[in-house]
Amino acid sequence: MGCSPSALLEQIHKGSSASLDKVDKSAIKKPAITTASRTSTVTTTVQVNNMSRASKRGKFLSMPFNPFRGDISRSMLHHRKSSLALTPEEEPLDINRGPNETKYGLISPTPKHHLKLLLVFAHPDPVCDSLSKAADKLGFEITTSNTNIGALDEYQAKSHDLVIVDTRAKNFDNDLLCRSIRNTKGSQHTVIIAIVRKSAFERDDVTIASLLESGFNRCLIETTNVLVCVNELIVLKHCDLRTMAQHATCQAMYTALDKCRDLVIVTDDSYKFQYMNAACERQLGLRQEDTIGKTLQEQLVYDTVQINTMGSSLLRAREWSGPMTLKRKSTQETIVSNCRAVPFSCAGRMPTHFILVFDTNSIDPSNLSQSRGSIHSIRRGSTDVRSIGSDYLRRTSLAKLNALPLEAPITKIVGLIDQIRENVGSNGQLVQLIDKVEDILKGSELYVSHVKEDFRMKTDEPVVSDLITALLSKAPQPTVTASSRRSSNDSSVFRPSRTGLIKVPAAIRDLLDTALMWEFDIFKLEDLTRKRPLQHLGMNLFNHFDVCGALNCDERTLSNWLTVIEANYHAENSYHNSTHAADVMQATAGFLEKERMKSIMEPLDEATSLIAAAAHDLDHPGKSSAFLTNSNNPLAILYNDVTVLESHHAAMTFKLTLGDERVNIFKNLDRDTYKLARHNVIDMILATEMTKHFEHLAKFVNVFCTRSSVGSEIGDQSEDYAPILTAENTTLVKRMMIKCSDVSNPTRPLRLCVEWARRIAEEYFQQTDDEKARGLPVVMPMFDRQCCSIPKSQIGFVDYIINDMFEAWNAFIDMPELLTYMRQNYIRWKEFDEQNHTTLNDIQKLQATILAPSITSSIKSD
Ligand SMILES: Nc1ncnc2c1ncn2[C@@H]1O[C@@H]2COP(=O)(O)O[C@H]2[C@H]1O
Repeated sequence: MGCSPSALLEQIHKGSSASLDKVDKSAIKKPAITTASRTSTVTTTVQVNNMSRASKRGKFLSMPFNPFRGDISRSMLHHRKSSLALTPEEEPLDINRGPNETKYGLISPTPKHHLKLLLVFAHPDPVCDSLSKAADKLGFEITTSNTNIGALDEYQAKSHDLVIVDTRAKNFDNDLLCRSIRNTKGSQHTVIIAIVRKSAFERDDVTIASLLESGFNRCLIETTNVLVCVNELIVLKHCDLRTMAQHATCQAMYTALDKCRDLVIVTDDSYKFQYMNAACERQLGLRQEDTIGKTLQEQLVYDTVQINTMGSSLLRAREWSGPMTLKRKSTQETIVSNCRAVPFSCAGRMPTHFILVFDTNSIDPSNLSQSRGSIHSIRRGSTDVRSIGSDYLRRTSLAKLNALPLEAPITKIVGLIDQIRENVGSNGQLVQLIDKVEDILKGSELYVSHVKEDFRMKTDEPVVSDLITALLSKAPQPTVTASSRRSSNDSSVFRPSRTGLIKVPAAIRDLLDTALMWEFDIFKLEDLTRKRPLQHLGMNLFNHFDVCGALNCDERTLSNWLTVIEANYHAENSYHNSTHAADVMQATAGFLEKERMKSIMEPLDEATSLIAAAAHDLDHPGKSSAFLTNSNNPLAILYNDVTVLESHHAAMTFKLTLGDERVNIFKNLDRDTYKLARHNVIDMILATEMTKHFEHLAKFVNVFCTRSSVGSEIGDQSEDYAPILTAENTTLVKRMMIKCSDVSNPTRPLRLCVEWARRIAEEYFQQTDDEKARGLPVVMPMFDRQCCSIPKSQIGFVDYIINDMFEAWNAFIDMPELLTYMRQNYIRWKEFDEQNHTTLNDIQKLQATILAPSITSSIKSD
């Protein structure tokens, strides 16, 4: 039974402050850094120390309290509490206090002065009565119980601070009750006392040990003396209960430290790490467990001059502040930050520990690119309230800005990532990965820029570099002259065919029977139709997919529409002509035939996909957008150099369609359906813009080709996409479909593939010739008809654009023949390159010999 409090109270009563003054002030314990919890010793010392401080201030003299006179009353006790600080947190604020005297409030589940006591006595007796009276005098809120079950119920309902159990009665299962309370969540903040007979301390009894073993904090000898009970309860309150509250406070403080954005490090007086908060681990890439016992110099601060300067103040027990250079261990990057170093003493007068606080607001902006994780910290502001002034104002306005309702999805994502980062704890590697993810997400070019950089780093083939840069970059260049481009006005006028719907010759009909095969010979159709393949193939496909039904329009209007659309392609373009449009339409139809697409697409989706494919390059001038921009072409002026060609193709489609009722295939649609159809067509045409290639591909892959999106391996055709087929995701599919159709030529049979490669190369050469002739910047200088290696350009095109795209598309739609042809063609291009069949002339010779239609078909039949 603790006896020191009685003695102390006696000393206080006598006012013998001299002897108390000798009590070491530094023995007041703050939340322990390295010292283990020594509850009884520490709390007793705290009490002694507090008393000593109070006595030094001469407050005891005015205190009318004498517990030994037996005249204490609740009002007296309260008076004493309000006028005398018994604990550091009760002391008035002293602005000159040192770090060891920091005022702090204890965190306790119970409001001050209303500690809850549960008395568990099987039978009311004088001991219970005395305890009850004493507790009442001290202002405890008392509950009593005379059964185990009842006591447990009471405890679980009220979470008492103190439970006193009478263990003298033999028929009472104290052990069970104590263990049950200890099994209740939060019971670590409860002190449980056993009342035992005096004899328990007199003989060599196992009772005491077994009680402590089952979870009691102390054993008190039975007494009927109210003053002794008061004495014991005061001791319990100021020792055990206060220690519980200190532990809770300590836990709360460490939580606060881990949540704050400033970096906090505690070292011993030889700079050995003792503690670092989560912000440190995050921003410095260190792990608490790796640093314990290592020095600041080894781990973080390599500048010994800085350490020595700081040390000269700290070792003289003085605070120090100044800039400090920290080095991130993982990356060896450096951060310069303002440091406030505070000496702290756990024992004795001299500092035993140093507390270092690095203000993340002060991190040198020149280091921001290196210490990306800190950008976030700066934006959100530090929780170090001592760094105030203009900084405070800045933080306040930042807080206001953060509160504005500007949240875009990306803002929400970054916010969620912040939360994840704060909750991953001390896993430095994970935090670094999260930082990296956040940095990438914060970039504006989410899908494009890194791919471009990646590509530039990988290729050293100039022709590939020219081609891919021209396709992906949004950089401007010149325009076609009015004379080099056919006036679209001429051809936009619809002149109805006098013969009505075209009669289809047998050869064309036969060929169109294969219209849905991937090997469909579009060039043969071009020949047979005298360069009007779109009209014939288009009508065939429209019929096959019942576009008349979907649009509620007659066949003649559809046919008229095809006529006008085809007439507005430029036959003189070697690549971007109506044969390319027909080819893209044919590929789209092939894709629409696949089960996966049938299960997704509505009739209006099918119709608009075919319409978009047919019109996607309408009125293409045979020059790139860069050329139009460089030459100040009216289209580039109209569309501000942004998505010039695709905007024109889409706008032109609607201009022609709506310009004449005889070609208006949308005329019978209601307003909403028309809006939807128009949106579909425009969205698909715009999706063919190559500068957005990686954006579309990445979005598609993110939704349809990751395990998490479909819950199984890529390519597993048993995947069920139904749950993710939202309207937005169906749009991604349609975009991907038209994109794949648009550049499907490397995945066609070799003869077709080579002819497309020749045609696009020819168109590129023509552009280069024009650029040179007109003194314009040359967009793709390597596409010079004299020296360009067509095989190399095709290998690069597949490597950087086609391969990944078709892998993803095949995984979704299940058309392995796409990959088979692509790979076979790739090998052949490599062979052509090795055999030096590189120039346009060489390729044409190959076409006339080994790739001639008759030869290839005989090779095929062999
Ligand atoms: N086989 C190919 N080789 C090189 N570039 C191609 C090939 N096929 C298509 N392209 C390019 O890819 C682009 C896709 O969009 P466009 O049809 O506007 O223009 C196309 C060409 O510039």
